[in-house]
Amino acid sequence: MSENTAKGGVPGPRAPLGLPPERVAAGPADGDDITDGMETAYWAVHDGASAKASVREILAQLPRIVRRVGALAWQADRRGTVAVAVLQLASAAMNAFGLVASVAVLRELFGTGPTPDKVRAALPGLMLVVALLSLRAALEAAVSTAEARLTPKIRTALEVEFYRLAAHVRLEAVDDAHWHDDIHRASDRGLYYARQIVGQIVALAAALLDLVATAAVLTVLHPLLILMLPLSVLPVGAAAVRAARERFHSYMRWNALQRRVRTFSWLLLDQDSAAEIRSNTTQGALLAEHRRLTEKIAAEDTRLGVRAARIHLAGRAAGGIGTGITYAALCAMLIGGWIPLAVGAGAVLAIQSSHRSLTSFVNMAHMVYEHALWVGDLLTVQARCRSLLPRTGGDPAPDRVDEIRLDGVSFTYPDKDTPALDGISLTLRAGETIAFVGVNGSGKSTCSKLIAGLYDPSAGTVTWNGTDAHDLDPVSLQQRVAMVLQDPVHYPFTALANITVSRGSLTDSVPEDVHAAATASGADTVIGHLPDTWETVLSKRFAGGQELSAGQWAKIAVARGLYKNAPVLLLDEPTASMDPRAEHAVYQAVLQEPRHPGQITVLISHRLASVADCDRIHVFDNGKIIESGTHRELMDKQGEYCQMFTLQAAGYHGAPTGADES
Ligand SMILES: Nc1ncnc2c1ncn2[C@@H]1O[C@H](COP(=O)(O)OP(=O)(O)OP(=O)(O)O)[C@@H](O)[C@H]1O
Repeated sequence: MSENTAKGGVPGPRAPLGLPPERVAAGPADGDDITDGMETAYWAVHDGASAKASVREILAQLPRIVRRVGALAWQADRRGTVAVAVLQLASAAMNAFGLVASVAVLRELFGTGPTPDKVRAALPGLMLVVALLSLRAALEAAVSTAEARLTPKIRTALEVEFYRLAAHVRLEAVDDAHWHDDIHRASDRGLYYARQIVGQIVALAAALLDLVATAAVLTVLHPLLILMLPLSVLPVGAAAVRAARERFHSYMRWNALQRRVRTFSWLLLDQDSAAEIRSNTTQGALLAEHRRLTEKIAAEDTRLGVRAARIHLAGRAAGGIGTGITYAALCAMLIGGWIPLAVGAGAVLAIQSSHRSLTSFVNMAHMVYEHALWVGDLLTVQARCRSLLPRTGGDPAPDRVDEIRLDGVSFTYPDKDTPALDGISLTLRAGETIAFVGVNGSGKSTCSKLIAGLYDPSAGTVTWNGTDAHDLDPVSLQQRVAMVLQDPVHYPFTALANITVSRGSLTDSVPEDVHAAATASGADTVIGHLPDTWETVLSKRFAGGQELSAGQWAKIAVARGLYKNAPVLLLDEPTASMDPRAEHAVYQAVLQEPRHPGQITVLISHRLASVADCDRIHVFDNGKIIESGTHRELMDKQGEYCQMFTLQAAGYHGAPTGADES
């Protein structure tokens, strides 16, 4: 073995480590760097995209975005989608009719004759304007109602599908850091913006339709008036684009810093860090850094506020000039007698309405463009997850498992160069208890995960009753395996649900079976001491919830594994955190009284005394099995197992061993 490589493939120290520096910055240097030196994180890749894209790019993408979101809406609720579209069109039409009716009223009012007669003549038109405006308000409310029904359906459909896919991808995918980036970005951002994007597209469509309606009204009033529309709206549009971009740029800078603050806030608030930050009195250091960052955010807020005020002033000035030119042109047309006064007044109304629509259109187009990137990202991640799902089909795994055989099985994790398992061959037979022992990182857990069908071997075969596991339906195979891990999931559910979840239910149980599993694992005494026994919620994050110790959680996890009542039981160091008596009881229960007839039990443990009674013991080292046999055979062999066993036994007797001399 080389000097730099410790046993079990774990690299040893390379060179003596030098002293650390006396002082380092808590975070990247103070100063102008509002991002605090953070790189663009995976969840921020599209932030500010609309500020970087040209107006033409944004406009070119909008039809595609609308089609894509429309398709999502159509899938989620056809009637709702039609309702939103029709109501929105009707609302825009009301706006146009309202404008036309207003011009008719103005015509009456600006006509010749005594004022009372003109007002009387204008009254029906006025009532029509009021009716149209009321109808528009009612239609807008109807759009909001239809949208409120449609939007949650889209989000729910996307969310349900997203979590279904993410929870089912093959285990190798979950080991991949890029997949984690993708999945967190999609859930942080994609799902969040999916909720908003329908409303934003509706607002965008409303603004566009209003703009078109206004343009149509202006054309009807006098074809020349349409030429004046760009004159008046383009400066307003330019100012709106500028302001929107500035806001996005600032948001990007602010967002990077905000992420860093959140990390510190979480450390200060979270239950997991609570005990340590108090006992090590780290609060002061964390609070100082938190304060430094929040002060930076405050400074950025002020900078943004001042800048926004300036941009709005510049926008208003630009818009004012455009409006001034428009009104001057309007006056010229009135003086030249090209249009009557009433039409001029109507044109003013229409131009003001188009200003509002355009500003809203620009703001919405920016948002829709950027948010659509996130929703598109979510859809891409979903497609990627679909390609990572386990294969489907194949024969169902057998109900009675007589034999599982591994033949020359090798496995390399996707991000690794060296195999975690290297040509493993072993046989597990019904009714047997097999132990895997060996140094850390030698491949025991990986081997159990291959047996459980969680990974496919890179080479060699795993067969169940003679059938290649690759030809069996993966879901049915996993149903035949119960696995208990050293760090079990602490489900924040009731104690009962923590056990019944292994049969796929949080609510329904077979009481006798649950009781038997809890008794065998020792979880019965844990649950018996809880305030609401079976119904106590096992999480302090919920009112009335209780927290368990690591050993108590281990007993619950073993009960969960036993309750599954599967023909194959894999116990991967489940008793490491249990007290010796509890551990002994669990092994007695598992080894002497298996729940399932003919159950195959695999036990992974570093406490060799616990596995001495197993039918066969396989000793792993560096991805290979270096020794196999019963405890007696292995002790007689005087090999690796014998050395490890003697070393542990000596620890208990306090006797010198000589084992470390070898
Ligand atoms: N998810 C993973 N991705 C990449 N490499 C992994 C992964 N899990 C384990 N490994 C590597 O595979 C090798 C075998 O690990 P494994 O967990 O199977 O060992 P083990 O014998 O169960 O160790 P321990 O006794 O510490 O639980 C180790 O080098 C480990 O670093």
